[in-house]
Amino acid sequence: MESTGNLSEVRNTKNTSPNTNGTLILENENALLLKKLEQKERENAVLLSLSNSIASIRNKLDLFDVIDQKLKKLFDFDDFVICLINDDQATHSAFIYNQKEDFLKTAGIAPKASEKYTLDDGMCRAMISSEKPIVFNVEEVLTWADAPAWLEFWHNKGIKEMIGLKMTDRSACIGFFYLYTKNANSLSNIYFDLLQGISLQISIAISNILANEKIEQQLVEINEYKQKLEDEKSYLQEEIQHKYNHTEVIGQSQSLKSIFHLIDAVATTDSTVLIIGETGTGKELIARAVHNSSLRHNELMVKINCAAIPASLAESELFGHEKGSFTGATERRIGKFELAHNGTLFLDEIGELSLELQVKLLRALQEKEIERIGGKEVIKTNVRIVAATNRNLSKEVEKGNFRSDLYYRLNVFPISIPPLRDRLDDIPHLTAFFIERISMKTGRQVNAISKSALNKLMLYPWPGNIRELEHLIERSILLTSGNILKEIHLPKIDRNEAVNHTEEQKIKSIHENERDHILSILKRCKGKISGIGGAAEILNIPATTLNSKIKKFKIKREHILNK
Ligand SMILES: Nc1ncnc2c1ncn2[C@@H]1O[C@H](COP(=O)(O)OP(=O)(O)OP(=O)(O)O)[C@@H](O)[C@H]1O
Repeated sequence: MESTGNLSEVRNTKNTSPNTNGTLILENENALLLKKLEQKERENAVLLSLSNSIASIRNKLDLFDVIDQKLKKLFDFDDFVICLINDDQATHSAFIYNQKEDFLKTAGIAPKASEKYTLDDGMCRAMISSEKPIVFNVEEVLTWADAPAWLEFWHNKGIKEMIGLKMTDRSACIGFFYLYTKNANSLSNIYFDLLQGISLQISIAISNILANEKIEQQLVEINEYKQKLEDEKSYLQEEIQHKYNHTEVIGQSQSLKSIFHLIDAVATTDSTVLIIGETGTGKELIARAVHNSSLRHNELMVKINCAAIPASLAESELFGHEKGSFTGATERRIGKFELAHNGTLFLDEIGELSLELQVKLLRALQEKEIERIGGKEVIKTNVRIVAATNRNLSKEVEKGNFRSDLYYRLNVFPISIPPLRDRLDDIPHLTAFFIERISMKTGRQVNAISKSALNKLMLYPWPGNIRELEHLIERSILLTSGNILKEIHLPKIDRNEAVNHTEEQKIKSIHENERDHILSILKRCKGKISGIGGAAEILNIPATTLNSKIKKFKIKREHILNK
């Protein structure tokens, strides 16, 4: 250690003193003074270097190294541990300790940050009530009834003595600082003041580390949040590009009114909704209506089409993956479940989900938590499920293609959407709606449809339902030059599929043909004779004429209802 100017002055005095009795005493006093000065100087140097190093400490490892290197110059100790009192104020846990691999290997059950120890032991109590550091003899403490549980470990490692002192922050005890030594009586109390000064500096370093850890944690959260926002943004951009910008459900048929009633009843609950209907009947539109009328309407409704994703990617699509979790996973990606957190997850074509994924989906629904592929943490999710299918799921359960437990979990509140051919009275409203929307989109001036064209629409069986109607009107508008849609370009229906063979092969009279035609229209209109979507309108005859034909052909109610 280097000397200061003061110290060399003391040395010079010593060398020039005369050799008499009086001067001998003076010399001894000088020597003692010199020793004390040197000691003080060493302490100051260590304190100074400690406070310099502490200013740059960022994490626990830095602090461990600083204490290990700098303090060992002053004190004869083999190990040390810093414990902090936990938030519960009843326990404490190791915070800074030797984590070097060779130490952990030889140590057996080494200190662990996750382990909590009571504050109600003899050593803690003694330290909390003392303003000074305390020297503990390990063997003696082990005989106490309230010896700490962890002391046995240090005893087994050959520790004989330890100094313990409380660490404070604005006079509140925040933890303890222990120095351990294998030599008995080596920890002299002449350093106690110094040790207290050091412990104060360490407390400051710990506050900095905790503040840093908090900032780092917040940074991680901010980054995760940022990532989530980016994911949401790109998801929404994708949706806007190829999907709805309207959520209007058009139609006034009795069946649609019943569906509106069901939506009102279920929307504000968190119940799972299962929408069943043929392709193009508006299942997604209804799902959106459920979401928009729910308390989650300000959050996302995230759609996943179970039929459109390859089985190998479906799990990642639903639950996400960590970077490097499989070949091709070059970036971390959050799944649709996480994306829909606090919102609605719309599982379209749920009947197409593989049995393997059905198990995973069921678990996610039951536990309300998911794990990303390759991820270690469990992520809590709060998601409302709306599923849709064009399959008969109970039949799929019977066939073993769909798990019954998942079916029952999904089938809490089923909504069935009838095909368009079973709600003819919606056709005029839907047609008017699509004409207006498509004319606007394409810049055409079409604003109405002729009666005969509408009749053609009423007679067509609509295997593709409303989606087919929408596309057909678009095609017809593009092919029309005036502002009334007169020509409808209906696709040719495969007669083999559409009608019963035996019926067609039988040669019928004109009379029979007329009766069959009227009966089939009446069946499609469910017996409705007059008004919008009524059989008279479709047949283009007055309702009174139709009534007299019904009488003439002896068509009874049971003929109409009998499918
Ligand atoms: N009642 C309705 N009013 C207005 N538009 C509708 C209505 N029902 C369906 N549509 C329109 O028909 C098209 C098909 O609807 P949607 O995609 O919701 O059907 P889907 O049953 O989910 O079809 P898929 O089974 O093929 O997934 C969409 O463009 C939708 O806007």
